[in-house]
Amino acid sequence: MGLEIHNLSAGYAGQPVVSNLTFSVASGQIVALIGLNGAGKSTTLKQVIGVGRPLNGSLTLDGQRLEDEPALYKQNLAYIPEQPVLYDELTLDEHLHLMLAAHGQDDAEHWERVEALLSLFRLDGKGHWLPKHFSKGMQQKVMIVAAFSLDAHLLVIDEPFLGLDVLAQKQLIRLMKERAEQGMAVLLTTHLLSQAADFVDDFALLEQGQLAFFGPAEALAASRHLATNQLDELFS
Ligand SMILES: Nc1ncnc2c1ncn2[C@@H]1O[C@H](COP(=O)(O)OP(=O)(O)OP(=O)(O)O)[C@@H](O)[C@H]1O
Repeated sequence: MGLEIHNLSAGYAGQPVVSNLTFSVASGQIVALIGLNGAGKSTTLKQVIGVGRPLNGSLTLDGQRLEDEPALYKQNLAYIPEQPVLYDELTLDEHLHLMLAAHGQDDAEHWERVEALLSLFRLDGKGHWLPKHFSKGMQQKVMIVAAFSLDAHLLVIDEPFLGLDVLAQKQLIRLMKERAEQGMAVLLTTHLLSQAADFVDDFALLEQGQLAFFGPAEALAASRHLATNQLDELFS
């Protein structure tokens, strides 16, 4: 079980920018979607979270096809966008209550986890703050706390480390690994290949909208005649 992407083609105004993508992120697996700017990573993630219709192909999460059961499919996923999306007039606590309600998850049952996450990211005591009071990195942490508060089957993260301090990056990696061990499927995009090699199971490499490679760090490096510790040179 987990996420299955089958023969996916998607784009804008009817023109494909990704074509015939087929790969899976099994429950318990962490996969990094990589590629140069414009390769189609964000376009693929948008399809995975159910924004926009594919030109072709299908997406299935734990056996539920997005096109057949869009509400159920979306309820089982948590998403952390590249740019924080927060409502100006809602406090931090109100955002977290709203997120739980939107996913049909019991507020009281989850609040202990919310508080532990707030403390982990040093946001405790700030529940009454509005987004305008937060720095960019703190806004990103709010999105992380919201996503990890949910009992989701799939976690999708676009550029997880952008704007986060080193401590928060480490906490986030630890959380991703913990949740994967508990059976969550994790799909992220990143440009930080060496860092990702330390915690992802597989890389999915996009080149001009096509899947050029899928597999672990060692095989990815070897496919370009590099040692694993030279992964950052993949695109040079
Ligand atoms: N809203 C849009 N309308 C039209 N074309 C778009 C739109 N968004 C992206 N594109 C095009 O789709 C292609 C893939 O873009 P995408 O954002 O998926 O790439 P990416 O791999 O995520 O890049 P980056 O590393 O810069 O984030 C690019 O050619 C881009 O110009």
